[in-house]
Amino acid sequence: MAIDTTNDAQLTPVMRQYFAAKEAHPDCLMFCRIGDFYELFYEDAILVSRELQLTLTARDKEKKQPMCGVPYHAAEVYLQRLLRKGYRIALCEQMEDPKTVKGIVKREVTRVLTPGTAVDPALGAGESCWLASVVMVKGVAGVAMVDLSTGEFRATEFVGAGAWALAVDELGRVKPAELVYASGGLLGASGSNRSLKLGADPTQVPEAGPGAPSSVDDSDGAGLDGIKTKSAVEDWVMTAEHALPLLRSHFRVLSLDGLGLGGHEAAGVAAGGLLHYLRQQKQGALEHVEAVRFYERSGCLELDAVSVRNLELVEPLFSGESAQTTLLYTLDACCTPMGKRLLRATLLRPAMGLGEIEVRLDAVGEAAADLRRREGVRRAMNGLLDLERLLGRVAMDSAGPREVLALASTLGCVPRVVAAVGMFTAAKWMELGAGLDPLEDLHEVITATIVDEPPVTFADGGVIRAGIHAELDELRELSRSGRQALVAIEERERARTGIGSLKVRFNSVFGYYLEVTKANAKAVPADYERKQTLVNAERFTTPELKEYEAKILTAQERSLEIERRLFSELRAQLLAAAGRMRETARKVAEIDLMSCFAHLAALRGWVRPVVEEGCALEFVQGRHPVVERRMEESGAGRFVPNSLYLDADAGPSLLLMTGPNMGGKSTYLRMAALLVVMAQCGCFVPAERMRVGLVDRIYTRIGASDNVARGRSTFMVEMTETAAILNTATNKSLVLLDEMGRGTATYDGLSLAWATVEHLHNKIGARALFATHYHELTLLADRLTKLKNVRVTVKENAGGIVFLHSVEAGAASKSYGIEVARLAGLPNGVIARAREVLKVHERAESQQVREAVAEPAGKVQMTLFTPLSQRIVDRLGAVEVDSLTPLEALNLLAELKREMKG
Ligand SMILES: Nc1ncnc2c1ncn2[C@@H]1O[C@H](COP(=O)(O)OP(=O)(O)OP(=O)(O)O)[C@@H](O)[C@H]1O
Repeated sequence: MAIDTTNDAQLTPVMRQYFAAKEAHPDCLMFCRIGDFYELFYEDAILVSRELQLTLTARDKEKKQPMCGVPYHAAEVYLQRLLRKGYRIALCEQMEDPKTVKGIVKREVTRVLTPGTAVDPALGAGESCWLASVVMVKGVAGVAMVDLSTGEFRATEFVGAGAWALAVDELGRVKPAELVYASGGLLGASGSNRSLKLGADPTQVPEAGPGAPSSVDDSDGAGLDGIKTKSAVEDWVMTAEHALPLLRSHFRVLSLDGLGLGGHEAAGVAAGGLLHYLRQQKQGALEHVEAVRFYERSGCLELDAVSVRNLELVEPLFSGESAQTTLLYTLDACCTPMGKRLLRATLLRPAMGLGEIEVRLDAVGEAAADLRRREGVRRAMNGLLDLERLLGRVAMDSAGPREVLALASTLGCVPRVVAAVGMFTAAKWMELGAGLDPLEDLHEVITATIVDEPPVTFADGGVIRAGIHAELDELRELSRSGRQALVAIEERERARTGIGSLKVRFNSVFGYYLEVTKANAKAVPADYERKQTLVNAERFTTPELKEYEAKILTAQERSLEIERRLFSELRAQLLAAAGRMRETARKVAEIDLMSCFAHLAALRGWVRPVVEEGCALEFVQGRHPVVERRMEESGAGRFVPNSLYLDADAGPSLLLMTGPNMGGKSTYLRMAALLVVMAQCGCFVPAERMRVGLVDRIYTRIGASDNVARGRSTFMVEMTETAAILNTATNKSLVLLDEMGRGTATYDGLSLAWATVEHLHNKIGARALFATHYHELTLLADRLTKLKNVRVTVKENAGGIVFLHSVEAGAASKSYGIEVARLAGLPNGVIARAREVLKVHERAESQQVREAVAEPAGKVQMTLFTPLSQRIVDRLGAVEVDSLTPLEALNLLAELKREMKG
């Protein structure tokens, strides 16, 4: 596609405009408005035609200029599809009316749409659309994120050696639609070997073409891989000198302290950098982004991205699977979009403060016990639309009259919520109810300004109520009387001319005219002035008609102008109260969440957990909330409740779990974590009884993850995750390790699992659940006092094994792996042979392991799993010792020795 863009003579004027726009926005797909279409050219055209299945055409005669287009009116759908795929888009609009301009119209890029800034209308009610940024300032990693659909803006930072990894992890949890970073990599990262390893220009992806989701090499964690769109800004943007003053001026504060960001320079730079990016993208005045909140991950039960994934808190483990496997789905009985979003946020950041959890549990308890009042609150919230998002649309000036009225109807519900909450007495309800601004004034001002059933757009007016603005009323009256006069003219002229079909009509090009059919044209009086001749009709005007036309049109134009002005005044008034509305939205979200928890507790018979200081974790007859519900819904039988007792101080602190595949080990492990998450969110739990000493962090190392697809081996991922656990877990943590070590050679895996259990038990003392198929590990119970063996039970019968799914004390006697393989349909011959091989191995190993356990820890590694020559083992295994003569025994020994040497 060699085209000399520097040779102007080759280019048409439109193409010159196109290239100028493209040069200014090289990383965007350029949607160029030409008449009723948005057209794309060259690489953009090829790429978009492929992505959207559009027909590719050529603009010039030589067919060298690929082009494709989408109709202007239907563009929204196409734009959203490209944004969802991670592309950036620039809209190059016609700045003049082609009708009024001779020659070429002016064109300019008026908006840039990116996945993180263009709010997707299909965004689920409970979801957020985050635009995030990350920066490294003097060894501190800053992360900021903003959701333009609601105006929520937060920032945080991480310090120390693992700062960058933590920042990446945080991004992995938040899953932003777009990430902004400094193009030169991480500022101030020198001295640390962590770097973003960015290509020279990540927008230059030759294969995919311009605007394509750029790739940022992320070898540091899974967090950045999932972010499709990464947008570079120049290095100077992400500096304290530039970003902090920007932040201060946007929020009109003198110092960062005023924003709660005092002493958090990296978070401030990340936030300021985001603001810069938004301005660069022409995202308007951002009036609804009115505060930035600093948050700390350490203030809550920490869940890293791996655990959030493994536990399926908010998303299914494998994309594409039904969301019904998530805790979020199971707990979502919220009535409002704000409540749904808060539920998601709460699950990702359960509380760590005892006081906070207690007041929530009190509130949930009171509402759970009182059906009438609980339903009162929930019913009052019915009809509450997404206050935050409506407000966001008002701020971004994309709210039409109907949206503003919807905002009013939502505000109209608030007083009912206030009253309903006022019926409760628990401290949390009192606090929420007392502080809830009913916003009646705002409701009033909207309903007093806008008519009951406004049109969708302003095109024809009729949005503002009568009686608000004297001049508007007058003008409306004028245009109404004008129109009546026209009707009168029509009647009079019919009578005068005797043409019964004569009509007064209007169109936007010719204004008002008298229309007469061709057949009647002869009867037209002399004072008619011809305007236009059609095939079947003639159109005329008269001085009188012109006069009324001018009157009506000016009145209409003027009244539209006034309506627009009044509407924008209303908008300004609403925005001035944005803070109050946001605060109300925040409280409504909390009320919704508390009553959702109460509703679930009552409906499902969940109980209040005892949350305390200390290091115990105990539940009696616990059930996995998600699996139980799914089993109920699918009629797949009843979930078998199980109990658990752990105490990091007094022991047992570590449960070593054995039992057959499919026995329910993973389910038990996950259940423990989910119940802790729920309890610390302030939710009741599916158990007969539960007691938990505050958990500071949950670690999970469960199963294989799909990281393999990202180029890291399963074993490497497993070890990286295990390393993170062993390096950072505390005695307040809960650690879940499922089938650790299985990704490598048996002996390596077993040794690593062995040493890990010892370290967890001796050095960390965290509450831990360790599910394993290495039966050898169960022998550790003899040496490690706080380790307890538990097993999932099976029943053996003639036909094979039956899973009972109940957990009891003790080690599993055998692994049943072969039994499960048989159930899976492995050929009988393979099963029989596997049994033979197994027997030989079991005999050889059991004795060795027994000896090894007796050894002090240091020596264990030396002797325990040194593999013996399989042939020697087999020979020994086959020997009938009783029938051997002493001489034969000596000969055998000598022979074996020779073999070993050889
Ligand atoms: N307590 C229970 N009551 C009823 N069904 C259960 C229970 N626990 C687990 N199950 C069911 O048993 C099946 C296997 O459970 P799970 O994956 O936890 O087994 P596992 O022991 O971890 O297996 P593997 O070792 O192969 O990973 C699942 O389909 C699960 O729904």
